[in-house]
Amino acid sequence: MALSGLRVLELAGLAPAPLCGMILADFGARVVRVDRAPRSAVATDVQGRGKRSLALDLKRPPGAAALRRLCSGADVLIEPFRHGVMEKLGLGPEVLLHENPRLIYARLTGFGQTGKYAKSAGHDINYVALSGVLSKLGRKGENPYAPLNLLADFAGGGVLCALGIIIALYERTISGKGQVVDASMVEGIAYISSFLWKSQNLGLWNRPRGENLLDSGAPFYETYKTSDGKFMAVGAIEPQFYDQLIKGLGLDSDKLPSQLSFSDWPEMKKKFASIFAQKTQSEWCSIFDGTDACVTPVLSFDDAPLHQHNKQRSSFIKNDQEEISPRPAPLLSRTPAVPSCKRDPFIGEHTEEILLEYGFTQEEIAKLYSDKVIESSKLKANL
Ligand SMILES: C[C@H](CCC[C@H](C)C(=O)SCCNC(=O)CCNC(=O)[C@H](O)C(C)(C)COP(=O)(O)OP(=O)(O)OC[C@H]1O[C@@H](n2cnc3c(N)ncnc32)[C@H](O)[C@@H]1OP(=O)(O)O)[C@H]1CC[C@H]2[C@@H]3[C@H](O)C[C@@H]4C[C@H](O)CC[C@]4(C)[C@H]3C[C@H](O)[C@]12C
Repeated sequence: MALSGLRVLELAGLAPAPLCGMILADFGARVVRVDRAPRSAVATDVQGRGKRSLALDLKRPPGAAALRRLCSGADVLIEPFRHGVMEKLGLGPEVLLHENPRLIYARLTGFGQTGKYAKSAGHDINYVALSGVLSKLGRKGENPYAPLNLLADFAGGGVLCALGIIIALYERTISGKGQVVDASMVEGIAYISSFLWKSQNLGLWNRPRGENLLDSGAPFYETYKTSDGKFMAVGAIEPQFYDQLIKGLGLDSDKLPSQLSFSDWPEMKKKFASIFAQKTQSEWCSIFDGTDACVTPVLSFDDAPLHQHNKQRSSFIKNDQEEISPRPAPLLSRTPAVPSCKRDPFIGEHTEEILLEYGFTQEEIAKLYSDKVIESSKLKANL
């Protein structure tokens, strides 16, 4: 796989950093998740695919020293803590990059390493809010609405941090040097929203929230309920696609207002809603499948993996625990990701194996274990 041989240490975090680590693992990197010791009761990383777990107490000096040694043999470190935590542990970039100048030190935070909020707690919704993007999200007359934790945690966080790591790794092939990746989720989601900023003067966003082309204002970019309580998604923006939508709905375009007649949009939405409510989702799919009307079924998590198109592309995979999840994307033609089909690792499941791999002796491991700096179920058996 494309990232085979890459050694990554991911310090256990909440959601963004685990996705970043999983992306690298899916494409072949050997990702070690450094979990806390003593182990927390509940493993909260549900994105552990392809990773191994080492339980290590970083607050104990031998634990921090062990991580420094691991970082000396690693390519990438991903840390998910607020600014200053790693420095407090004696594990800041100055220390680790001095000991391993090739290290890519990725710092995935909400607000970045500097600035007024750098040391403040926060979650996805706070970051989307501070980026300006949240002000654009939500229907007319309703409060701004954050789409789950997809935008900052994952799109602007985990994914962009992985991109930053890959960019730094590519640069390292030329310079031979590592560097710090300061991945702020506020800036990540803002960057991803560049289209919204750059299209301010196109007349796409200058109306109040919920009255614009792509924010539920337009009748031809909306979801509609079907007679069986499901929904259809309509995205017929271009005139030639809009014409096919109108045809599929059984309407006569000569008797309708112009597609871009903003003032008629509310009435057109009501008209479309009344028509979509007359047939089931399956009946609408029979009408629109294979056309360019840009109309698709809104699929549940149960239905999406079973849909013919998604099955034809194997877009969803099942692991040996029968858990279904999306296949890694994008699909590379010659070196595609080969995601692990094993269950996610238990906390500390691979502690001994990893330490041996990174050059620790059995005696050193036994000492760390007896000092309660590391944890591993296997070590109990071996000692
Ligand atoms: C599933 C829920 C989360 C959904 C996603 C949510 C919407 C998000 O947006 S996640 C993104 C959050 N933001 C960031 O990641 C930005 C950067 N990080 C931060 O800003 C902060 O880390 C923080 C704000 C997220 C958390 O702050 P906190 O003070 O907790 O931590 P830090 O300041 O970063 O310091 C870390 C400290 O930990 C020490 N540490 C770290 N590793 C080790 C180690 N190996 N050994 C020893 N010590 C270690 C480090 O030294 C620091 O110590 P100090 O503070 O002393 O310096 C989930 C959201 C809430 C979860 C639930 C909750 O946590 C309660 C239960 C906990 C239980 O264990 C599991 C079940 C829970 C119900 C849990 C379940 C889910 O995980 C959540 C619902």
